[in-house]
Amino acid sequence: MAYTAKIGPSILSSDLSQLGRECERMMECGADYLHLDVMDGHFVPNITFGHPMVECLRHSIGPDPFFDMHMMVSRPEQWVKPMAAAGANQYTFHLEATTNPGNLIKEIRESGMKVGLAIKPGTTVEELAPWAGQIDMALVMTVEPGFGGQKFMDDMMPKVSWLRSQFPSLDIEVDGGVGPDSIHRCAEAGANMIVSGSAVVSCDDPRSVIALLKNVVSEAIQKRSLDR
Ligand SMILES: O=C(CO)[C@H](O)[C@H](O)COP(=O)(O)O
Ligand SMILES: [Fe+2]
Repeated sequence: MAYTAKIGPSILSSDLSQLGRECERMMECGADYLHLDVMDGHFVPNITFGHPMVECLRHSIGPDPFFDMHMMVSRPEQWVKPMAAAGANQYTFHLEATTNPGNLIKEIRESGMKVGLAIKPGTTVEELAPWAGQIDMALVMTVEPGFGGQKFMDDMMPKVSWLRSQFPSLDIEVDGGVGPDSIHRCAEAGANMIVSGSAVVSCDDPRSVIALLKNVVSEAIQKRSLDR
């Protein structure tokens, strides 16, 4: 069992005028990585930022924080090289946004980034499965992508459980409405990379919430390894 618990705050709900400072604050509070939501107003009905912002963030906060780019964009192929050049570490694209996932996976790897593959709530996990052996991380969306602060979709948990049963060492990420109220469900199902936006960024004590999320997931991983 190679995977470990990792918490990645989504900075979507933070004060975007202070993005660099907000990223640093999350890392100081114990975040393992940063989940950066890129939205193009086409794949999803919202717009955030692109590679120029990522490049500025990388310069401002230094080489260490791991940037997981959640690419909620149509034609994800077009941003692979610019994102790699900007300092992204992982390129997580949506299965629904491309007709040639195999080629895109290859391009991401050749650009030196890790590969994440995301599915929206309406996409089955069986559609992701053929690619699971070629990716570093599977992202199971637990809200319809586009906005932070939505309600966690508990009915996505069977997808996570199935993926964990089929791919015991794959990194599995959940994203959308995840916080202290929903983390137990995610951990039991087998998720190990936890994106949390509003529950972490907008609370009074992000350090405690990050620690709580991490403890719950670490304990579930330990229990799973003892049960095997
Ligand atoms: O991808 C996303 C939305 O499409 C965000 O990462 C996600 O919504 C995180 O925010 P919150 O925890 O507030 O739901
Ligand atoms: Fe996201």
